[in-house]
Amino acid sequence: MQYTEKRMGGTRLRLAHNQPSVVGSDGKVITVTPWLAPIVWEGTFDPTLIDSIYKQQNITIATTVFALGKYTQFLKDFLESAEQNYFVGFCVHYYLFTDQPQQVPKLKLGEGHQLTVVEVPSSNRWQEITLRRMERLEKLIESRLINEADYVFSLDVDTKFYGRWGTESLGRLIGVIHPGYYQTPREQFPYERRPESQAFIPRAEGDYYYGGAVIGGLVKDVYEVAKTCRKQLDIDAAKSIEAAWQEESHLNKYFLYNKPSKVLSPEYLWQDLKARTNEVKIIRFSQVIKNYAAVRPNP
Ligand SMILES: CC(=O)N[C@H]1[C@@H](OP(=O)(O)OP(=O)(O)OC[C@H]2O[C@@H](n3ccc(=O)[nH]c3=O)[C@H](O)[C@@H]2O)O[C@H](CO)[C@H](O)[C@@H]1O
Ligand SMILES: [Mn+2]
Repeated sequence: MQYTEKRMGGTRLRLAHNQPSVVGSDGKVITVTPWLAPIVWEGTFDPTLIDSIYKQQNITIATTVFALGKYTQFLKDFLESAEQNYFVGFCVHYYLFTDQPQQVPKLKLGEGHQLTVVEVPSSNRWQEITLRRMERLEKLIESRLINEADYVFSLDVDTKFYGRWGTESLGRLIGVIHPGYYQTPREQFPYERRPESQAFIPRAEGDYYYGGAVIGGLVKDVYEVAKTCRKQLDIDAAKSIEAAWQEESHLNKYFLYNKPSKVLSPEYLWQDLKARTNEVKIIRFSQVIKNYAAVRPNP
């Protein structure tokens, strides 16, 4: 089926494709995207084998985490649970952005793991904090990660690890399927729907709804994500438009045209308040329950 779409004065012919499923009608999980990227679920990989491949490569995985304002309270559980589950046995370098370095818990990290605190100014709008992560990630990659790491993940801090998150998650460009929308028709995805925004996605388009809590991949590929989203956020800001879900909306737009080379299933981004479903055999990383009014600087 074809449809035409008017854009920038010209007519662009696009082939419409069906929305890809995440769980089949038989209840079994789908393990490959229609563009042939793996979707990582428990049972699709052998952890021992996949670790042995990356062991030979002596890789470093940079991990950026932001904890500003009251979100420093999440650091202890985040870091402690990461040390139990996140790339155990591999070189991990956390870059922790905070406005309160004195609130960073002192932890003994596992072998090969290190943590650098980066002090940043406070902000009184949570939306500003989350969307500015793109710019800070872009700058960090330019100034340091280009020389210091092979892969990078950007992760939300209001989270906990409950299971292995390891080398199976590595690849050129990585996105995670948001746990709230993997069985939702795409026209109901909370994409940005105003054409004035750079994050705009029409109702008939979209593959998955990706969570903004996880972005990963090779340093140079994540650099392109961060730089592009930062530029798009700047264009919107100049027009006083803020996308529905800030940088998450821009990330979804980026992934629509630059498909991830590997997709992490909702095992890699669950929500503590969401009951486990049949298809999810293990919860690896999950958003903790938070009282929004109590932890955010503004409504
Ligand atoms: C599960 C998921 O995909 N979450 C996304 C979602 O809501 P969330 O409700 O998960 O957003 P959130 O409040 O956790 O903010 C995202 C992150 O910004 C940081 N932060 C935020 C507020 C603050 O006062 N201090 C602070 O440090 C912190 O690292 C936090 O984890 O939408 C946001 C965009 O608006 C982000 O894309 C989140 O990644
Ligand atoms: Mn969060």
